[in-house]
Amino acid sequence: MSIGVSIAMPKRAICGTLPSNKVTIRFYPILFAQNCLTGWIHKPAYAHNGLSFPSSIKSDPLPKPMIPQANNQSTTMTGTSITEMAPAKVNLYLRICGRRDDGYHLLDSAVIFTAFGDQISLTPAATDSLTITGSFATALTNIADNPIVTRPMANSPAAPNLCMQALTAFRDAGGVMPPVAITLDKRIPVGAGLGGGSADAAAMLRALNAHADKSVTPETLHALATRLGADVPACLRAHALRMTGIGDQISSLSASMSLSPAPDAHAFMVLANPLIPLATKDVFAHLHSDGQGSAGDIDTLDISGLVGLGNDLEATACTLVPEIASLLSLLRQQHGCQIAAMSGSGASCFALFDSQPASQQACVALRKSGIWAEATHSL
Ligand SMILES: C[C@](O)(CO)[C@H](O)COP(=O)(O)OP(=O)(O)OC[C@H]1O[C@@H](n2ccc(N)nc2=O)[C@H](O)[C@@H]1O
Ligand SMILES: Nc1ncnc2c1ncn2[C@@H]1O[C@H](COP(=O)(O)OP(=O)(O)OP(=O)(O)O)[C@@H](O)[C@H]1O
Repeated sequence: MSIGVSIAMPKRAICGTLPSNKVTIRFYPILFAQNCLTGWIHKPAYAHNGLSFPSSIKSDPLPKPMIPQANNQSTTMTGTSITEMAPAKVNLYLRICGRRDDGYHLLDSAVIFTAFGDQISLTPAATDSLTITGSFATALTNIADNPIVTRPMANSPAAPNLCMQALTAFRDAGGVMPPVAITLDKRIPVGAGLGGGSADAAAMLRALNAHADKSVTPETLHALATRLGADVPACLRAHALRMTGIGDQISSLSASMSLSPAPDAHAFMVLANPLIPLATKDVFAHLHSDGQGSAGDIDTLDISGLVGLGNDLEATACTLVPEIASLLSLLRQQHGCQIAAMSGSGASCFALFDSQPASQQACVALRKSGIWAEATHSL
């Protein structure tokens, strides 16, 4: 198989302005002859809007799109494209509970997802391709030459993007999807503890299973997600969850738990990152404590209480990237900040705010200090 790669990168902006790049990767030849362009177009159009994606007969109760949008669905369709949000993940707390024989660590963590995230869109095409746009496109393609990445990632960017891995895995598991042009709008910093890659893989799986010629069962989809990454099953659901096991055992957070300041309200927060990538693998490899173990019964805790349970990866991450400790202290100084902590394996941190204006002001202040920041809210 030959692989064609075409890359177009406008000159990068430096200092405070993130680079806006567009990278296209095409895969030749068509691997799935039965799914040729003609086959795609002559399938019945999608009922709602004439979309030329194939309509599939879905007998399984598939996971529903999770991300509310204007039409209250995660998947939106514009012309012939399907668009799916890939929300960023925030670990409110993260406890290490042990280690498996294969080296993976057992966790106990509560995660929420934010309105801020990446976006993928799928368009029928003659061949599979991946185009990456957005602030962090370069971080996924040319790490050595990237001004926003100052330390090399342990995980080589030569590995296929998780969007393509998800597409391949979906087809390998029996899902039938004709060739597709994928556009990934990469807004979540890479290697940042916000589950960006996992969110993209999960968004792909959701979109593929909702629109494929032949979908897979929810069980198969969950198994695929687990194989793509420890965080992918949680990202597949993209709502407030407690994760145990290596992250693959997930349950909804108790309905009695007050995750929002008021019914139907969102928790306002700021996500911040010093733009120093920190590979998850490296943090686990350098872990210098056994962790606090399970958080036990968390049903009576509100969102701040959950954050107060702590992140067992934080001390190690701060040793590897001391800028995390400075960032946490800066977040805590912001007006209206209730509590701040590190997400996942870092280096991203987050802070909860008592109002949306306070979160927006803090975001502006952090950006003025040259820190990547986003004011957002929980889904
Ligand atoms: C730490 C979390 O961010 C919490 O949400 C996630 O569990 C990480 O999930 P992820 O990025 O999908 O992680 P993976 O890509 O599966 O794992 C990267 C590496 O981190 C280590 N790893 C990851 C998850 C886990 N439960 N134990 C581990 O020891 C392993 O060395 C693994 O090779
Ligand atoms: N679509 C993608 N988005 C981000 N990273 C990707 C993607 N595809 C592959 N990767 C690779 O995955 C690695 C981890 O990226 P990611 O941004 O998911 O880390 P993370 O935010 O630390 O994840 P987590 O919070 O789950 O630990 C990087 O080395 C990156 O090169």
